[in-house]
Amino acid sequence: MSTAINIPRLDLNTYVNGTATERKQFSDEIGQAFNDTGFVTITNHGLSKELIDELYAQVKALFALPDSVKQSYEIPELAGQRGYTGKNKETAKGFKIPDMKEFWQIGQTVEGDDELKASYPDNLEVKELQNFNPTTLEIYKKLESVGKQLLQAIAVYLNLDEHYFDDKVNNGNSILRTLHYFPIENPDAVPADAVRAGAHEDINLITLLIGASADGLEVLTRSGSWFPVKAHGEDLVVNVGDMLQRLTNNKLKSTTHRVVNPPRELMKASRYSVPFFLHPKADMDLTSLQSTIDAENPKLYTDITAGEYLDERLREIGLKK
Ligand SMILES: O=C(O)CCC(=O)C(=O)O
Ligand SMILES: [Fe+2]
Repeated sequence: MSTAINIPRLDLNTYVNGTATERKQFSDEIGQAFNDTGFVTITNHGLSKELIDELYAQVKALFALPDSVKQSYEIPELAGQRGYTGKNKETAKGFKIPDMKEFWQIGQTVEGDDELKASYPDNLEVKELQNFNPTTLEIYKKLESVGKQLLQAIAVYLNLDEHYFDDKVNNGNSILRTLHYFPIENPDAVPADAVRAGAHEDINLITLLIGASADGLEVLTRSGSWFPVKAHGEDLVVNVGDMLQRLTNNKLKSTTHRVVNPPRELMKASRYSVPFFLHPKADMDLTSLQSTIDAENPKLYTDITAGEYLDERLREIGLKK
């Protein structure tokens, strides 16, 4: 039996252009949802349907390229953080069988800070597709800006200065991941526990997911059952990652989620999705906020920076050696 959970649908415009009362209400609602299930959906985020359609057209074209072309963009030293990662490479923490997916990642393009720019690997350009790079770059910038607005609302909920996160995420180590869950040609050959994306938590502060081309995303409820997340049309699905959970000593929840295999009759269909993992700069201190620690909520985590924590996690999922 699955227990229904409430994933509220919030209008970002009521925060960005709203009255003081509307802004406060948005903060309270996103904060409460993050405290409860760790998930919300967001409307009126400013990304047009045309841009999202173009993104998906480019993503489909990318993964339709021959394997040999895609593999030419797979650079082991980049640990999957830029360019292509081939099928069956990433394994969710604690799993033995890798996820049935391939993906392409785009990172930060820093302007005005040469030292920081030098600390990030360059993005790879898909030479075969003229519009892939400009489209994904535009999506990256727009989601980064939506993410900053959401973190402002969350900062207010946490009784921090509204701009607490601004300089920490400005030019941060965020990643746009375009994903292809490839068709399963022979369902009988799939190992019993192989899935599109094994149960996991995201590493970063918050994740903004642009729809998906098909169902499959599920969240783990507190009662231990799986609940499907449905996004309407162009809604963004936004969830808390482990860095924000750590910073808030579990006040905000990084909820376990997964992508299940489709029913047998749909196995031959691809699924595409595009999450944006909002990361701070590596030097952000993730030490839990003093305001989230008290007698009832003792300190759960050791002190660590975002950069150290990311390295630890990339090793665990097999992307970094
Ligand atoms: O494909 C999806 O809907 C979710 C992907 C996801 O959870 C991830 O890549 O971390
Ligand atoms: Fe995820």
